[in-house]
Amino acid sequence: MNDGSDTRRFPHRTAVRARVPVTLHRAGHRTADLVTFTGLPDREEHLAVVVPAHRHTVPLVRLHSECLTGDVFGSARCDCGPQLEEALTSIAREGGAVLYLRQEGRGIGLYNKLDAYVLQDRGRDTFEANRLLGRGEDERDYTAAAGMLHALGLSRVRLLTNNPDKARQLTGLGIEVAETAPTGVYLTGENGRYLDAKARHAGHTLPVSLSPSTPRSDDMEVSVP
Ligand SMILES: Nc1nc2c(ncn2[C@@H]2O[C@H](COP(=O)(O)OP(=O)(O)OP(=O)(O)O)[C@@H](O)[C@H]2O)c(=O)[nH]1
Ligand SMILES: [Zn+2]
Repeated sequence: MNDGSDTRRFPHRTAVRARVPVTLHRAGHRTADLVTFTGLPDREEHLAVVVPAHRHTVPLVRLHSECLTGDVFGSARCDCGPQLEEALTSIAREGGAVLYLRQEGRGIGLYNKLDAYVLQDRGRDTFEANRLLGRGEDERDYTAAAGMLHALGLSRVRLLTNNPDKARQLTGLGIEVAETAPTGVYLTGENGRYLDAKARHAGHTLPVSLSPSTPRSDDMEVSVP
């Protein structure tokens, strides 16, 4: 039973280890701090990209789960790359933080995610494919993210996401989610079924009509709220 104090609700002793200023070419050449941590509960090297918010505004925060294929190589199979770009641009403009969480493949890792892609190419959806591999549909836990936010002094946030589970978990970990702001919807010729499965199966708020029969095109269709 928690008594409302942050230490009782959130026992991990996560603290800031170092802050390193960088200029972000992908966010209008704005300056941000890369922040590392000690005492993370899962011992992964999670990173925060932080831009100070104005004193009277609630900082914008994105919990971005690592996606090497989308974030680095620009794979069109998912929407992660453009979501990361949008988040960096928004926090550079408004202040806040992108937590870059080492949760590749919704927590199952890169090689398993690529195995899941093979199953998806044989007709399974993204969640079924995880189950067939003997893994959870979504193994992500946001305890480390909550620790990072507490350590950064960001205990009240506007959360940039379409995934209701992120707000739910953070709230349970003592972070006040004052508002949930949807990301844009980045539909490519290849990610229609992936986005559709997220909306149908995991309740993501994706305000576009998506279905496996969505006509495929080579151009990305972008709908930004
Ligand atoms: N297992 C698995 N993971 C995937 C697949 N495609 C992308 N991912 C991973 O999914 C994570 C991103 O999760 P998403 O479900 O796209 O989005 P989200 O983070 O839950 O929600 P948003 O905050 O709205 O972006 C990243 O870690 C990706 O590596 C896939 O087909 N299978
Ligand atoms: Zn991705």
